[in-house]
Amino acid sequence: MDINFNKNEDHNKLLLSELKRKLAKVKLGGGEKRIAKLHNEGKMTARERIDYLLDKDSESIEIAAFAGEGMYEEHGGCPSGGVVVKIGYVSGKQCIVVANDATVKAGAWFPITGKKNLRAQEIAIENKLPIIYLVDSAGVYLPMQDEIFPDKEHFGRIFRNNAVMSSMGITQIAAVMGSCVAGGAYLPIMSDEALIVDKTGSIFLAGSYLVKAAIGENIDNETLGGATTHCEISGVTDYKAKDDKDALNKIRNIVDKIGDFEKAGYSRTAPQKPALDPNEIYGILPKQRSEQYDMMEIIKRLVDNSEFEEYKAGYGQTIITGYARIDGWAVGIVANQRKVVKSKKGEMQFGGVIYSDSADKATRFIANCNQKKIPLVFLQDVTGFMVGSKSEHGGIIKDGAKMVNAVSNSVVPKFTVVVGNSYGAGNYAMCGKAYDPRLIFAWPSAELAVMGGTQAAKVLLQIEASSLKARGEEITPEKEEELFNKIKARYDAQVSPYYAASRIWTDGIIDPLDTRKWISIGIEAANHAPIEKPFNLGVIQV
Ligand SMILES: CC(C)=CC(=O)SCCNC(=O)CCNC(=O)[C@H](O)C(C)(C)COP(=O)(O)OP(=O)(O)OC[C@H]1O[C@@H](n2cnc3c(N)ncnc32)[C@H](O)[C@@H]1OP(=O)(O)O
Repeated sequence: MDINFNKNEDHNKLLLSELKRKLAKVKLGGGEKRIAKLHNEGKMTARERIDYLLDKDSESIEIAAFAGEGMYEEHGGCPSGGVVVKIGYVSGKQCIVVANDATVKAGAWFPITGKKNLRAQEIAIENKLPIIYLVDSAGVYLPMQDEIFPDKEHFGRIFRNNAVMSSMGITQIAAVMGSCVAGGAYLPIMSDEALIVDKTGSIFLAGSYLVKAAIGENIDNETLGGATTHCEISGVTDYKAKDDKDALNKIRNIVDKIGDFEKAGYSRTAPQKPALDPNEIYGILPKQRSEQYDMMEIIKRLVDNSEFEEYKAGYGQTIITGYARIDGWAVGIVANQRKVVKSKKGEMQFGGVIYSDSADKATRFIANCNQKKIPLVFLQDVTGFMVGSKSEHGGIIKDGAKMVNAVSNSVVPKFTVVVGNSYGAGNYAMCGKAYDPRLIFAWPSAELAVMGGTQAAKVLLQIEASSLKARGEEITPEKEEELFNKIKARYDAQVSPYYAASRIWTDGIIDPLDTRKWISIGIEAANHAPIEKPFNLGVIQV
């Protein structure tokens, strides 16, 4: 056992309790008072609705629980981005559920709410998963309308996606369980089936005040756009529900009747637990991100029966590649090795750094997985590509480009776990968010940034010093220290996994022990969508 095992374990468990504390806080949404207000109106909260809808005792994962965290404090905050998203099972069918949180500014859409809704639709589209919207929203968050209204990835894209998803044959069901105002009114009606809850649900393009102001008509909101109006007069909605539970039961009944479609056909056998104890991950993962460790010890605690068939074990060793099963699903694992390795040519290579040989190996392995229809799992703990003349002259750029090419053009589903560092172009080559992982999630130990705080501060200081020198000035040691500390502090704050999760660069921060569950749920979702195009790498950078 590593002499630092206990120290590491204490540290990682502290990070875990911080995660649990933060999660408990965001789960309160707009707070106890607003929750009590909803209950007084006879409504359930967004989380209560989802819990009631999902099959009892079934597995689920929450997407982007930390969306918006710390981003809108001057507006009173936007916990979970004002919308709760979960992948789970409804009447035995895997679905994605999107529920507006009316305790957060009446469910109005902040910019991050738009990004999160689009991510939910993207997950439904990529995996051909049925999507269920539980609508309770005041529409656009008006003080920030310029950041959520008109652009390609703003509110309007949701309805465009509703239409596109419908033509793709993806089931969409919406229940209006509170307000559904203005442009937002299109979402339920562009779904296949729309339910509305009597007395609490309402849909209109303009509420009674605006109607009075615009055309002088006197009308109350219920007559204008309540459940009876839309189920019996306008024909806008398809089912009238007595209350929230009735609406959710009706959705369960509708989902229950959905037939089975063609599957992708990823290999699955009976799941087996890892033979080595996954709890030991806490003690293996070092406290400091700069410390070395053997990633193989992590892999063995994540895969079924701890069995891993390593591909090219002796070559390009700063990346580990190989086949395994996770919860029965066959996977190809691409992981950054974090210990110093010695190549067969006698060269010492730093852990967590991608060299030409490791990039080449990963490229070929990724191609193999595509050839064999095996989902890919990336375990990131990467500081970037090797720098310096030896590496540059050896063509690291073209070797890295090949790896980026293979990751980008993969047709099998990809899943990314940010275990530790996720820096620079290493983030890209190891399937960061820009490379379409079906799910990307981080452990509490993760750090994501273009480079570390110390490195960034040193680079920027050199730039500053040389620009001053060009003007005939010199940077004083005091000024240098001040500048260094300022830059480092800013970067250090931004490398936090919470900073990344709040911006949905990842789908969440999870307990390492939940990794197998996330990957298994992710592959099961991906299995709904047959692969539609051949694997084609295009021009290879030889
Ligand atoms: C998509 C397109 C093309 C267009 C649009 O969406 S335009 C937006 C149009 N929306 C509206 O006009 C709705 C305005 N809001 C309401 O009418 C009501 O808030 C309600 C009927 C939706 C809900 O009423 P409720 O009594 O349950 O809640 P409130 O106390 O009124 O609101 C709670 C809280 O949220 C703030 N709020 C509500 N709506 C918005 C909004 N659209 N933008 C910004 N802020 C909104 C409201 O001020 C209050 O804030 P405080 O808690 O800070 O007082």
